[in-house]
Amino acid sequence: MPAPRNHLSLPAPAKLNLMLHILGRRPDGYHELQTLFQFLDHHDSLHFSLRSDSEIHLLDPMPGVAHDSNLIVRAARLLQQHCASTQGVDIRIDKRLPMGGGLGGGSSNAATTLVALNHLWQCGLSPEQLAALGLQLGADVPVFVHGQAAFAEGVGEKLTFVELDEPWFLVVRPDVAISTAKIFSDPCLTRDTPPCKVRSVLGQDGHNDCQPTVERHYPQVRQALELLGEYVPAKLTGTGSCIFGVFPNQAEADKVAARISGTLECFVARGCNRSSLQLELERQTRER
Ligand SMILES: C[C@@](CO)(OP(=O)(O)O)[C@H](O)COP(=O)(O)OP(=O)(O)OC[C@H]1O[C@@H](n2ccc(N)nc2=O)[C@H](O)[C@@H]1O
Ligand SMILES: Nc1ncnc2c1ncn2[C@@H]1O[C@H](COP(=O)(O)OP(=O)(O)O)[C@@H](O)[C@H]1O
Repeated sequence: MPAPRNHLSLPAPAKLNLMLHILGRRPDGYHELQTLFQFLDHHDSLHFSLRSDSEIHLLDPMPGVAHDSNLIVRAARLLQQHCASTQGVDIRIDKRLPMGGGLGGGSSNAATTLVALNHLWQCGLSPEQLAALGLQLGADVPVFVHGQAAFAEGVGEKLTFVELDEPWFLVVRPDVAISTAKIFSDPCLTRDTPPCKVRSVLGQDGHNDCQPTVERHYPQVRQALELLGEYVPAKLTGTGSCIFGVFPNQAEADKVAARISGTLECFVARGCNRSSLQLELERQTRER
């Protein structure tokens, strides 16, 4: 971890769910999952500056998200309260990840905020403590705090870290934002996939139990799957709306991107077992 200072800039990377199985529903309504998380080298950038008072300000508003319900602000308040810190912060964000795209941008923003402020405010929490705190904000926050590709179980918080191939992905963003809660509350969602062992998932092409429900509700996603599917097997990440295809190298991914970018928003990114947040923290530590 870098030494304390007044400003810190850190990335908040995207994730893909390479497979996502729904095993059942808990009494509290949350779903028991098995999913494989890998990060992308495509990210938002967050900039943190200590304030002289104890206020928390996000200076870049996000369309459709009220300041106080933004996961960045909620993460900062949660940590401030948990550590009884009297320090405040101004936060800026360069937002690149689409909202409601299944790339985990909100959870990643929250995780980067917890990690950054733990350092700036010198709270001294361990990654495990930050992940447990982050779970209160979203099921995906813990994997972003740890920043290591993982097989996740429970609601996404029981993590087995894994080493996967790091191929190139073409990620396509249909023109729609999808609410995670809406997909998980659909009565037709498959909720009875039998549990599997982590080793049976690695190296296999697992499926996403949310995909049929998402395709039924959102023709834009079905059409995008059909279009990308003309070139490469295409799959949904999380509860969507983004879909992805896997390529052995960047040139192959770029070629298909060039073909479909006139019709649909898309980007090419590398799969990463260590997140850009972890790599940047290590880089800053080495430099200081
Ligand atoms: C499905 C996944 C897969 O990675 O990703 P996204 O598509 O949202 O990125 C995640 O588990 C989403 O995690 P996250 O986006 O943090 O979800 P949360 O804010 O905790 O939950 C949003 C809502 O989804 C439902 N939910 C979420 C997770 C889960 N395991 N079971 C659920 O039933 C709940 O109704 C909850 O109110
Ligand atoms: N900092 C944030 N970035 C993105 N979304 C946020 C943020 N804070 C709150 N949200 C809310 O969370 C929802 C889910 O966002 P996001 O994490 O980007 O998508 P997904 O869960 O599909 O990966 C958004 O539609 C938005 O209403």
